Amino acid sequence: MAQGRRIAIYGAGYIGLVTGACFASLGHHVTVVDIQQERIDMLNAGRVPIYEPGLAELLRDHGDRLTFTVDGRTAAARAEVVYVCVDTPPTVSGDADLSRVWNVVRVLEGAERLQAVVTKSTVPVGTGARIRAALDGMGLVAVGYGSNPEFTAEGRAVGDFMNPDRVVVGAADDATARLIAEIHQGVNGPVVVMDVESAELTKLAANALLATKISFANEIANLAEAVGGDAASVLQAVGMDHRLGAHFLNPGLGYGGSCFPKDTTALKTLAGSAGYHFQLLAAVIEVNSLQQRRPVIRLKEALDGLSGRTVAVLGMTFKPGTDDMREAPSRVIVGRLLAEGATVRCWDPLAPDVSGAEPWSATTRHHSPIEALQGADAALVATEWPALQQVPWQEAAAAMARPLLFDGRNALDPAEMTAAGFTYLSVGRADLPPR
Ligand SMILES: NC(=O)c1ccc[n+]([C@@H]2O[C@H](COP(=O)([O-])OP(=O)(O)OC[C@H]3O[C@@H](n4cnc5c(N)ncnc54)[C@H](O)[C@@H]3O)[C@@H](O)[C@H]2O)c1
Ligand SMILES: O=c1ccn([C@@H]2O[C@H](COP(=O)(O)OP(=O)(O)O[C@H]3O[C@H](CO)[C@@H](O)[C@H](O)[C@H]3O)[C@@H](O)[C@H]2O)c(=O)[nH]1
Repeated sequence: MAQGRRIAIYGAGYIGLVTGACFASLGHHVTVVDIQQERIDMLNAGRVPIYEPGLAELLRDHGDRLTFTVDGRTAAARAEVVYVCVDTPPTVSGDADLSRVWNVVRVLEGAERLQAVVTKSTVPVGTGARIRAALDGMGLVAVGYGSNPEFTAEGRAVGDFMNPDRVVVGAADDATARLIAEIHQGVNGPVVVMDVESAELTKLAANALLATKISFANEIANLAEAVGGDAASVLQAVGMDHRLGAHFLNPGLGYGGSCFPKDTTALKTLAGSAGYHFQLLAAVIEVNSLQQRRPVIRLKEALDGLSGRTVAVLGMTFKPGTDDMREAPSRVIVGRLLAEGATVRCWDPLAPDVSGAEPWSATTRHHSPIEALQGADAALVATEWPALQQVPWQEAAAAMARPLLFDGRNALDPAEMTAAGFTYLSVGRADLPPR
């Protein structure tokens, strides 16, 4: 086990909490800071504000090495290492909003025990250099600076953190690189050391390439719908080439979540601001945006118009295994369905209450898939929740006004659905909807 360091983590969200809990499990003494008093009160009461498998258990088991506070200044004064894990959402110009990062940097002034400031938030290339200059300006010249971007995926973040494909460490000096590597002792994965700018770019490049694979798979699927072929079989066979890899080739409704949409736009914007037109990434983003509209076009064709029709949307979160609704494709789809005049009935097992927000306020939410399907003219699978495998589909088909299902995630067995009485449409097959 690593020598226990005093680490202050800023941001008690998906990344800060997982990082804090995992560092505590490695033997470090961790203070997690957030500006939301309610969030800190919850954590101090032993409750976890987000859904992430395994997180609650880690927080409970290592509670003696974990503290939660809104007092960022005191946490900084006591810390040897500061980890910046705040959100970096997009601004209107598509850049990353770094205001929360700067709010953290400001509270570090006078932090005498500090040895290193490490950014885990996803930031544009050049941010580290600016933070370095700010630290120097505050007299923290001897404090090292590092970039340690995060690659965990939601819903499996604890496992990803403890067993990463790589830990990327960007640092200008050896001592800081060694310190960050030392903090990770016990993590089961290789440490890759590089300069700060390279680490910042690695994070954005990795997400951009993953998004590119998804958009490519979606384009092949769209082409298969037009010319014939089953994209799922095609992409499975393509992915069996070890040089390409089987992952992230599932066509569907496009990528969503708090990272891919934001980070692809941030990288494209970063390039544009440097005078470089990142054409490939621009196309990846556009394909994704169009992909979220396709199911509505296909349902409109299949139902001869959507006005006055009822559509059951099964799944709301951006992927299964998370309660995160950020940039969920379902949101665009539901917005489009409503704009076409459809009535929308929703189901999701984990999505938070969003009934006050657009477009959900104009929909109804139901406790089970079968309840959402009652009287519907069509069903649309927007998130491939495992619970959908357990739905009594024959009964569901009978409960609908018309047993038409568009499987936007290719999650269900076409033969089973057809046997249950459905007209089954999926992504990437030239199965023309009946009129
Ligand atoms: N969510 C992911 O799976 C993931 C994966 C890799 C990287 N990232 C990156 O990590 C960063 C954090 O993402 P997230 O999903 O955890 O965000 P989040 O919104 O879940 O959490 C961020 C937290 O930071 C808090 N915060 C804001 N300003 C603060 C301040 N000045 N001091 C202390 N706390 C403050 C917020 O109140 C919030 O609780 C982002 O840059 C994101 O791009 C996220
Ligand atoms: O073949 C695929 C794989 C994924 N998706 C979609 O892509 C989105 C993102 O999925 P996933 O990558 O599993 O979730 P995230 O939790 O957003 O994780 C991504 O974003 C994080 C934040 O930067 C990174 O740390 C992770 O490495 C990266 O996988 C979701 O809408 C998925 O439905 C597809 O459509 N097809």
